[in-house]
Amino acid sequence: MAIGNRVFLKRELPSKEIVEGFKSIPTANVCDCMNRVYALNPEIRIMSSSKTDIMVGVAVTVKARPGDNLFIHKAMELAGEGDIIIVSNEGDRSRALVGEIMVAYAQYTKKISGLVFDGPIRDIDAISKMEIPVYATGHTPGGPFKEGPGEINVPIAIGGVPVNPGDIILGDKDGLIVIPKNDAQKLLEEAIKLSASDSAKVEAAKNGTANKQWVEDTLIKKNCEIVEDYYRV
Ligand SMILES: O=C([O-])CC(=O)C(=O)O
Ligand SMILES: [Mg+2]
Repeated sequence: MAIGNRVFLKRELPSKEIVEGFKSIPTANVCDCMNRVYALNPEIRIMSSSKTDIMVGVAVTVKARPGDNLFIHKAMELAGEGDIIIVSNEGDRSRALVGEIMVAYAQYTKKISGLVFDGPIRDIDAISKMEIPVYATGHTPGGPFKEGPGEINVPIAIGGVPVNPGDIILGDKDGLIVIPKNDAQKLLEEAIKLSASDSAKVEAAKNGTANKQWVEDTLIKKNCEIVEDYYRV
């Protein structure tokens, strides 16, 4: 087997209804339903002028050779509407993985739903004005090599989180989370409930009816000492 140099053409996909269901739920709410884990490191942040408040799609994973975009080009051939290309770059920050030409191709020709890179991009002046959601760690004029090897649609790690092909990727202005596809249905039901309860808390925070008793209760439970005095040096 050509481990490290192979392309899997098939992915197990979650149902369209489940994927679409996440479209109106903030990443923070969904993340809370996963015990507050599965959020990518905030170093990976939005670079374009995405018009969609919430980006949602299904992962086409790329394990790139650091600083090399041959397999990203190939992933763009395989991906289309509803897909998000998500790329592990083994932490390399020296070379841009894509630029204006590739991002324009992804947006206009392939209608890909989003691009996520564990590394920098370039041609930021143009990409910062484009509508396709593009998440990356920064930008540099340094260009990518096009040699491989690499892998497509294998498990990857990005921003401290594992991603399998077909997992749901959710992004908004806060950042990105990964929703494991086999947990997606149950999670969607929980996230809808949590989102409604969060909205009620925001309302209470605004109209003066917030109940903060839990703070006192937790401090007592944690044996916190409350001192009726100044801090003296
Ligand atoms: O040269 C490259 O591979 C990336 C690039 O700048 C572009 O897509 O515009
Ligand atoms: Mg360019």
